[in-house]
Amino acid sequence: MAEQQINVAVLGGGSFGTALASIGAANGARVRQWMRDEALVAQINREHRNGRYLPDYAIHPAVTASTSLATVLSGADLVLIAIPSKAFRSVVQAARPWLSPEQILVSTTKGIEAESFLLMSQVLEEETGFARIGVIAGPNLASEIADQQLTATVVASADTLTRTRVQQALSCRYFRVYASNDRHGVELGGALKNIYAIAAGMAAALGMGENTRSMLITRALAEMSRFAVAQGANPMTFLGLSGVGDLIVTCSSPLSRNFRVGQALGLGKTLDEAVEALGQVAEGVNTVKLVCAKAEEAGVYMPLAEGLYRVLFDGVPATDMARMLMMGEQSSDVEFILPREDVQQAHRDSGGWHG
Ligand SMILES: NC(=O)c1ccc[n+]([C@@H]2O[C@H](COP(=O)([O-])OP(=O)(O)OC[C@H]3O[C@@H](n4cnc5c(N)ncnc54)[C@H](O)[C@@H]3O)[C@@H](O)[C@H]2O)c1
Ligand SMILES: O=P(O)(O)OC[C@H](O)CO
Repeated sequence: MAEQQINVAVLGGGSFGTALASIGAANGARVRQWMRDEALVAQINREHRNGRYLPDYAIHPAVTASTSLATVLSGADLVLIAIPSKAFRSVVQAARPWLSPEQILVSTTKGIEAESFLLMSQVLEEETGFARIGVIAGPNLASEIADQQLTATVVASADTLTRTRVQQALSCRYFRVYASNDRHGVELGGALKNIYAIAAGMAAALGMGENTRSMLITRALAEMSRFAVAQGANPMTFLGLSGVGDLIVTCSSPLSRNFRVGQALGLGKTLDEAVEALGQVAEGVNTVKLVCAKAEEAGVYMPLAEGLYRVLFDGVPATDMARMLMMGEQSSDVEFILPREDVQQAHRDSGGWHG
């Protein structure tokens, strides 16, 4: 059977949206990218360059940009939505007249909606009612993808065609797309890891070592999985690229915006100063607020997220918080094997011991 040219629409002119648009075009798709900024549209169409978000990246010349949702979405088979969570619903609502159930809609956004605690694919579902909905998540620093560093991501959807089409549209020699049918788990992993990336950036700026970073990443994984189970997700998904994979990269690299916000805080900036200096969205700042409120409501133990919340919003010094966390309750390493409650019970049963 002859292959048909696929039409891809990318909503969002940020660095990840731009890198994915370019990969799609290099793979032979007709790609149109929507953004609000007319000057950026003109630059992409004229110079094949996104001077605001990826200034040194040569965008594939077959990508055309536009400020018109009608132009970008008409005839699109696959729609990738790369818009910060705060604006995601409003952009989907604006796009809705040009969306149809045959299209595949995929969110790349790693955030949670404040008012509803919905993930972005759930917002897509609510706004459209369509079946072909998916997410992309994984250890995917956009600037490294732009450098053609070997990278892997995950497309997650309950719909087989959605997974297959995204793999066909985006896989290339430096970008490998794995499939998952646990959309909720994959998306939750992408949103939650931003919290711990801020904490890791802060720890790095405070001169904490590699042992500390490993402890933070591993305990973050335990905490994310605990929260995910309470939310009905499959904790096994957190062992994959969108869980441990994304957690490692975002907690290790100053290329991550969330890590950079943490670094700035560790260097003594206020939260407002850190966010302003970044000049882009670090989703973790809002996510930590939302997740702490949800964890309290659901009775989920999340000491790292709560500790970060107190540093960000209650003015607790990061070093004091680190000390408090180190002296927290005795706990279990892998609580799916030895439950946390069993460790606590054993301590109660044994009484105090001052050796
Ligand atoms: N940048 C990365 O390395 C990376 C990698 C993987 C996933 N992601 C995720 O993908 C999503 C998109 O990331 P990105 O880096 O491409 O872009 P971004 O998150 O930096 O968002 C920038 C884009 O969103 C647009 N935007 C912001 N507010 C808007 C509004 N109210 N209405 C319309 N457009 C608005 C901006 O104009 C710009 O085009 C993010 O949620 C991020 O978590 C990012
Ligand atoms: O720059 P960040 O912190 O939004 O992270 C980018 C990606 O999520 C990394 O996978």
